[in-house]
Amino acid sequence: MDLNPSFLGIALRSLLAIDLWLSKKLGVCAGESSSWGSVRPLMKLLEISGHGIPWLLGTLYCLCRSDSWAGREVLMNLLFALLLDLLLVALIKGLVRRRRPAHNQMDMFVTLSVDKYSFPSGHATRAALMSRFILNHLVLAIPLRVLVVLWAFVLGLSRVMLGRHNVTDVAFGFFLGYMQYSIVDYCWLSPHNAPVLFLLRSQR
Ligand SMILES: CC(C)=CCC/C(C)=C/CC/C(C)=C/COP(=O)(O)O
Repeated sequence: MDLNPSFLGIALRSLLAIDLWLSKKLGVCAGESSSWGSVRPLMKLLEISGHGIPWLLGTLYCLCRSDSWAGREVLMNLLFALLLDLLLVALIKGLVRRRRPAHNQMDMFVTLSVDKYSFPSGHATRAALMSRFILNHLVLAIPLRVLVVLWAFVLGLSRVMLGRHNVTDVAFGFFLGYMQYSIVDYCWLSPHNAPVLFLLRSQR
């Protein structure tokens, strides 16, 4: 299909303008004095729930404690998923170099140098990736499954409310995280295709 480039340009610029306007409007917890400033501590708690460090440390801890082959296999793949996510997000952030919204306060718990950039949201990719991973590998009752999806959605929304991101950073983050799970699933590590990883772990 032959798209008119000027039409595409106008469409993209309009989308960007809507994105900036909507993100500013939704950034109601961007500061203590913002309209929903009192909810900011709760949003920051949510931020920690999707941060890379607790997820990495938690996975490593469980991996060290796990004494079943099946558990170890899932945890090894969870670790792979988290590292793949960090790598892809850092790569895209470094390439795109989109600045965070002007109303953002840079007071986040432990960041990497590329985290001064906002596209895509690392919390949104992790939320989509982890929730898809959990839903596919943990046997959970329906209310818990709903809670996992809700956590991912609210975490994404909180990125815009805190003023950390524009809506498109989060939307693309959700998409990327969803696709990352497909990569992890496709490359699933097992004692058959990655015996070294599993042998190393069993030498205790
Ligand atoms: C192994 C290794 C390099 C660990 C680093 C973990 C770390 C500091 C991750 C950064 C997580 C973070 C603050 C991401 C930014 O999320 P956005 O949603 O603001 O893009």
